[in-house]
Amino acid sequence: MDDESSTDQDADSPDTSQMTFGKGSDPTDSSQETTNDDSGGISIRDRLQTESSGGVFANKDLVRSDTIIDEDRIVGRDDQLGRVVDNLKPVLQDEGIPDMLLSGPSGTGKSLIIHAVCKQIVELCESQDKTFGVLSINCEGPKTADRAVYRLVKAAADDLGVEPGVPQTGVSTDQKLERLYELMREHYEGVIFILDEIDMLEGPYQEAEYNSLIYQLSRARKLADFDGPISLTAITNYADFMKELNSRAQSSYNPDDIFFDDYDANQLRSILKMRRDAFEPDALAGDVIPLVAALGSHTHGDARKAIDLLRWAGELAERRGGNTVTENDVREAQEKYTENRRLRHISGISTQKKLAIYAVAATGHYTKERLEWIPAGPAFKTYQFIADTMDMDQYSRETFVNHVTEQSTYGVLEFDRRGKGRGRGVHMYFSLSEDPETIMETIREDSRFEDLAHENATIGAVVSERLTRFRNQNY
Ligand SMILES: Nc1ncnc2c1ncn2[C@@H]1O[C@H](COP(=O)(O)OP(=O)(O)OP(=O)(O)O)[C@@H](O)[C@H]1O
Repeated sequence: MDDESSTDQDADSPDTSQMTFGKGSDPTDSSQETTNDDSGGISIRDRLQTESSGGVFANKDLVRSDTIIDEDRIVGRDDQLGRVVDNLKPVLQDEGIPDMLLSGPSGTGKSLIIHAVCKQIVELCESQDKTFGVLSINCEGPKTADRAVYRLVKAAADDLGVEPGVPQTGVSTDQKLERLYELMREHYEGVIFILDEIDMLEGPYQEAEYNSLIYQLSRARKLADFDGPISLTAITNYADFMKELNSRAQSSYNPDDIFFDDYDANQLRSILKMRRDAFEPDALAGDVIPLVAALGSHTHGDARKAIDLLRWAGELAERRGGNTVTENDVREAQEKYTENRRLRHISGISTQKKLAIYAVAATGHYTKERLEWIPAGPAFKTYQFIADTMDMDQYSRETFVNHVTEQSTYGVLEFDRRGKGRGRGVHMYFSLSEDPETIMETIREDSRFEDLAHENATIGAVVSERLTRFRNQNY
């Protein structure tokens, strides 16, 4: 794996070292213990040693969502696993392999499955004296196609233990691609490019950078002069990602589209049970795993969040000096975890997505009666108005809706299609999980949005007018 990509901070990652909770609100924030002198004179070293003896965890890594788990701990993804296996199996006979698109909400096993299968392919190829290259990057970091190509070069170089052979800046993207192809020709019999979070590669221009990256890499079969099998596999949270591609990218990339849906409570329970040995034998009260699974399936269906919640509950139990993780620990962890995470997540999303969420929140906020379900039509008009005011690019209504609905996977909102009343059509609505004003304030902490604080009156007027029109069914 690309070392740069592995250090990219996943916007959704609950990596506690990066969390920005208010002081005292993060149940895992041990930094306060080292600075507050309320410890009765116990040294940091003593504290560290006290924590490591006893406690509820036996192998905490198993409940860290960034731990790469063994294959035998994977449950509940038989269909997707089967399809990925079938697609990549021809590598072992030196036959061609298809491009793939793994799509679906966060934490549903997309990265886990592709990497688990690739690991086996690499090992089987090795046993046939062949080298299969898994060149994987996370697209959240690079921002441009050029940087993404460089990271692929670096991923290959690191894998092979050679120098990248091109500088990161000062040479063209074509030169970097040529170096990538050269490494492939010289060292690999087959290659899979894995572009995780492909939709994050938006770049600074109106046309998103993932278009050119996909276009360039999908032509590698023709241009690289490489005889072996190649697959371009992209991973995204968007179910409709293909629709976002421009025609050039679409015509060169025809992936097998494999969808990963949310986990239900039973699946989450099985996933968590397979990690039970993260805890000391009697450290989990009987109702803890079912409760974490139920809460998880109710709010998101995301295995990463469920695993994190279980770990957080364990950390809370240790904090209070208990030997058992209880239902209360889970509930307390859930409260603290969701309370902060949504806003933390919003502050980390791209400018366009912030703009879209701001428009929804403003539409909810500037109404006289508090709207539980905010109609997408007026919210989109508000979005257009704010984009105009800020002199920002405006995207289509479809993209706006995608940007907003995507946030449901992070618990920021729910969306639904519902009737406006008898014979008045079905419309898309959003329901925010946080107070709209708090969301707006969070977004205005980004300096690009701070001036919106002076636009309350105008935005309020636009919202009222659009909502009145919506009620009168003018759109
Ligand atoms: N079927 C499963 N069995 C066991 N663990 C799972 C399963 N699915 C997901 N997990 C765990 O949940 C976490 C998130 O999974 P993964 O990274 O594959 O999700 P993803 O769909 O790629 O999410 P994102 O879109 O946010 O990147 C990982 O720790 C992974 O080990």
